[in-house]
Amino acid sequence: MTSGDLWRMSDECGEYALSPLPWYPGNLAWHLNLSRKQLRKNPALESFHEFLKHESEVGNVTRQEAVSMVPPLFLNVQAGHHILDMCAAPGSKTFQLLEMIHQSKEPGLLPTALVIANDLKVQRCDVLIHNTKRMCTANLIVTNHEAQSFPSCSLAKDDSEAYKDHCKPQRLEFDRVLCDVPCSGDGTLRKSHDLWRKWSSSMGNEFHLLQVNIAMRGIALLKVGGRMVYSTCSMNPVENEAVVAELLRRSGSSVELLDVSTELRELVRRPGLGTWKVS
Ligand SMILES: C[S@@+](CC[C@H](N)C(=O)[O-])C[C@H]1O[C@@H](n2cnc3c(N)ncnc32)[C@H](O)[C@@H]1O
Repeated sequence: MTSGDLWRMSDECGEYALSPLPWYPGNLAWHLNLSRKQLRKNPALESFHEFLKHESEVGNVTRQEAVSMVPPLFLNVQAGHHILDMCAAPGSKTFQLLEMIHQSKEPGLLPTALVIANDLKVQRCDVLIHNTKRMCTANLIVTNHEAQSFPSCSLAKDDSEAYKDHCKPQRLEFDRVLCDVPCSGDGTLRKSHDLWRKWSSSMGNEFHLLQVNIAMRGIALLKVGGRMVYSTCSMNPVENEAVVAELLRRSGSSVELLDVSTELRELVRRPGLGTWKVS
């Protein structure tokens, strides 16, 4: 697609049909100000639509909600990291993590990092595998466990080290944990119309304990000095601030809340709530 095509598209659809997300590093994420219907039905957009479909199939482009791209960015993934994505399906954030570990390698070398992507539901693990195989990576393991009781894993050392150490496997501790938990999803009401019928004010309460248990397991699997990001697609403080407060209460001085105000400065944000009502 040429820049001329893009300008023609912008003329058709308003000035900002396509614009970079200012907070995403390296101009790697773009906002497309067009509905699915506009993309499919407008003949002027046909070649752009074909381009998007093709690039998505081969793994060069992922179509994803902007807000869902935020949590992996705050993990600050580095080359060689061991990363656990506890509730990973359908895999949009896993894909982003894989992109990060493949970007951070030296040209010509395969990354040494590892992503373990887990989900409770086996059918959703299938979708995750389908969605991530576009990456053609050797650095992903998909597991199917309850995240709140995710097992401890061991890592075989390379041959020479294993020989010296009498083949003792090493306990795998994670540098990074993404804890994108199941939730009421009330932050997606705009697009999830079936939720309008199902939603009740107590839904958040029903998820709270599971969310705490999953995140506590994530903390237990984390290396000293590691980083965990907790996220939901809900606006309910019982599923967000109240979970984080409980994690801090239970973990005492072994866990601290990180101030990330200097990271992704362009991202518009506001402080978390300090008080909330439980219905
Ligand atoms: C918010 S979605 C995750 C979205 C995913 N991180 C992404 O970006 O594509 C929550 C996921 O948690 C899974 N799940 C629900 N209960 C779980 C549990 N106890 N342990 C692990 N996964 C669970 C669901 O199957 C669902 O796929």
